[in-house]
Amino acid sequence: MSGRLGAYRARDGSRGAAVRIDLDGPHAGLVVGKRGYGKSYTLGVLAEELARAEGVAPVVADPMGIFSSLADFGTEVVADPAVAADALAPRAWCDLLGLEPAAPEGALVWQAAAARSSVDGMRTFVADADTKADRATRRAADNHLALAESWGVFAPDGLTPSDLIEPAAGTVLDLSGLDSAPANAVLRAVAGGLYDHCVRGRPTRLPWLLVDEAHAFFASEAGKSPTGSATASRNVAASALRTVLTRGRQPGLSFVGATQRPSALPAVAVSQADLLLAHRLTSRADLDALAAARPTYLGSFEERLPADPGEVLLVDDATESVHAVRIRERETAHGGGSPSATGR
Ligand SMILES: Nc1ncnc2c1ncn2[C@@H]1O[C@H](COP(=O)(O)OP(=O)(O)OP(=O)(O)O)[C@@H](O)[C@H]1O
Repeated sequence: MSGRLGAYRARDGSRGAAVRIDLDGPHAGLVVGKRGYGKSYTLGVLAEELARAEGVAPVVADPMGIFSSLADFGTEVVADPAVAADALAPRAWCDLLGLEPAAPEGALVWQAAAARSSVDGMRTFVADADTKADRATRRAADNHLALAESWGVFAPDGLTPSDLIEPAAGTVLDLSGLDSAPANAVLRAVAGGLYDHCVRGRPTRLPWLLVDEAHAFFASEAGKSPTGSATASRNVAASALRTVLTRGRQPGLSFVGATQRPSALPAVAVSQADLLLAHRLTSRADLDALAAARPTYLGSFEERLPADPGEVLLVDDATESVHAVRIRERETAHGGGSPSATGR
């Protein structure tokens, strides 16, 4: 089973035979390139092929809110994704809220997360913890949990891994209305949940987790929202995504991330990728990050990077081949692209 990605591009620019990528086995992929050269578009083409193929389901983390047109293929679009509070481990709760587990309020939040399965339950636990914590500590912990509750991404009947892969054409999680911390919380729960689901048994469909703007979730430094504003919490999705990348393929979970900043990803994200789709990329730091993690990307790789939007250099580990490819056109509408004053 395979998906049509586009067509080979000859050196004179002419179009060659169709390029298909394997969708039968699990993969770890990376789509890189400068802003505006087609990363999200390419991710959308991949999502269309996955939505159409049998036995697999795309789960798209959509921080810019540009993949909802996949609904035309029968993909379920979740406009306000929510997950169960206990899908996050106690440690993740502390990271999410920017609390040190060793500090009094961090320890209290940790205990509450270990003891209760909803934010409401955690807040009750904190309020009742009179013998173990003083008032100031309880108030500080409750303030943090009230903030988390206000994000609206935690619900006892939150999305389960089965919900995500039950629709034959998969699911889009619209994270566009969310700041960095809640978007990270959702992705952490989704990535961790899909991984556990695959490890536990035979999933009805093999999930492919597609993450646009992957640097917003991967960077291990303090959280940055996709728009760049800093937050106190850490990117709690990062550790779950690392697990998916390094161990996901074995139980059947694939991952493809798109980013304009490969240098902001951990080296493992580059070194683990068996499929690289490289659009035009000019930043020295980003080219060096690719080359450092994958010495084979040195030299001619850089010279062969394409110049135009919609073109990629496809590096396929399975066949140990590098191809110049023109990505096909989307069948559903593409929601991205930079705003332009021309023609208004
Ligand atoms: N394969 C393609 N065929 C036709 N047009 C394309 C293709 N790829 C990209 N484009 C055009 O390039 C524009 C920019 O693509 P896209 O929004 O995917 O960029 P991006 O690299 O994801 O940018 P950003 O970093 O801003 O998300 C699209 O709106 C589309 O018009």
